[in-house]
Amino acid sequence: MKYISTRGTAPVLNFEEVLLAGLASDGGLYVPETLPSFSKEEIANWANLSYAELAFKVISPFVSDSVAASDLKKMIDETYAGFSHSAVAPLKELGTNEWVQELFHGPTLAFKDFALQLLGRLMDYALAKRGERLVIMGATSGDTGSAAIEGCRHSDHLDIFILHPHNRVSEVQRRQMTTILEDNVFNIALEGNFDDCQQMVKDSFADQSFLNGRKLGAVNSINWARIMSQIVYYFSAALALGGPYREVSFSVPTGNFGDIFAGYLAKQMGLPIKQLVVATNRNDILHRVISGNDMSKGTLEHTLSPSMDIMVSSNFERLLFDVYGRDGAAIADLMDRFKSGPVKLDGARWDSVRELFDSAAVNDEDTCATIASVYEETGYLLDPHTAIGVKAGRECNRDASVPMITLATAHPVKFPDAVLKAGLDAPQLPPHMADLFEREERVSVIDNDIAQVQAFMAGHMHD
Ligand SMILES: Cc1ncc(COP(=O)(O)O)c(C=O)c1O
Ligand SMILES: N[C@@H](CCOP(=O)(O)O)C(=O)O
Repeated sequence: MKYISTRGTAPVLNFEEVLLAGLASDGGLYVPETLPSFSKEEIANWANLSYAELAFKVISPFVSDSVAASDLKKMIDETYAGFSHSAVAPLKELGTNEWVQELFHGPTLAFKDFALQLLGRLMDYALAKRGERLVIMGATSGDTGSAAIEGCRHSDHLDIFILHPHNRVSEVQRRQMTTILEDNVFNIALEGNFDDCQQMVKDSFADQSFLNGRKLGAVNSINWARIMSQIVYYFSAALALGGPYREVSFSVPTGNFGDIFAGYLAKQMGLPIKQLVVATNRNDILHRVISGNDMSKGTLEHTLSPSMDIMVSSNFERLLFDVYGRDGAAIADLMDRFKSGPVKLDGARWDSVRELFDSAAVNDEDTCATIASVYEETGYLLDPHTAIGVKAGRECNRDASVPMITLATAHPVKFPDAVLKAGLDAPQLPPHMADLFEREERVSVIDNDIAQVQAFMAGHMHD
């Protein structure tokens, strides 16, 4: 499998190179040159596989030039054995043809574990083979950070620096990151917002001179391996509900567009998906693009669903690359213009986006109302991000006979503020996190200034 950049001028790489490269050298994101596709018969044959077996089937074609099949199988088995639910990604029924897929049974209680616990293993495997080290720089609005740290903390080949927006993640999220005290783990609370953190990461890929010859790697969804691993649970959910001989729809709480892009890829790979609903909070650029061709950043606001407080959604570029006929020059030009102001998609391209996705934006009040009403009707407690997905799924549903599956992207215990505002009791931390609030924290608060962040990193990296 070869990987090409969305901006057309970076070198073509194989899987191992893409895994370690993160962002492409031309500023674009890597995507497979061609996607594997599966017939309905092939997909149907996977109906009785365990989650790990299914993951092996879906992931193998993307990595087979770089990872031996037996090694891949071992890494996948170990990854999903670390999840606390035997089904790994179980479905829960909320009502007639209304489901949530629980993606929060990994060690850090959010969907990020699906990819990041595997990514850490894949990186370690590749770096051990090469005898190399990597400096990881990641941006988080709360969930990627802890999952990435968990995936990398035991590695002899990685130093990991995670930037989160100071005072803009929940206390549980912050403590999940800052109480990990291994000497290769560094938490930076940036005096800025998530977009600032993410831009700093991208700018650091563009000029890596501060690393003094070391190499930079990514754990955010700019790294192709993140997206690849997230495709699996779409197959898992559809198979559980009668797919591929029955269509299903997904509503996906969306920020950086990585999770829903994985759903789009599952569809391109042959999974019959009727609707893909982009569910955003008040930071609604994606809803505005899809519904009104308005790709303008606006002001990033702090909401009760902080993990989705994102305006510059990295993976939208991967979609635009397809929609613009894989014309790297056109994407480079579009992204360049977007950097300095609002853009509109060409009419026919926008039509394609609207055909592929439905969308809705949900404010804090409706988020809380959904948490409260779903709890009252079913006894099921949604986290605020999932509540946005459920509300948007209901709003956008075009065919009540098709199951609508909302991806439950985080456990509500991570967001007690929203649960309390919904008038409900905050849930208890699970046993492995019961003493989270007593654990020592280590974090460095740094100005929103790339020179200061890079100087901090240069002063703490290992050789
Ligand atoms: C809990 C939660 N839900 C939804 C999202 C949105 O996912 P994505 O960024 O892949 O669109 C995130 C993070 O981005 C998240 O942490
Ligand atoms: N919501 C994310 C933001 C980063 O997105 P990613 O999927 O690109 O890592 C988070 O929780 O950090």
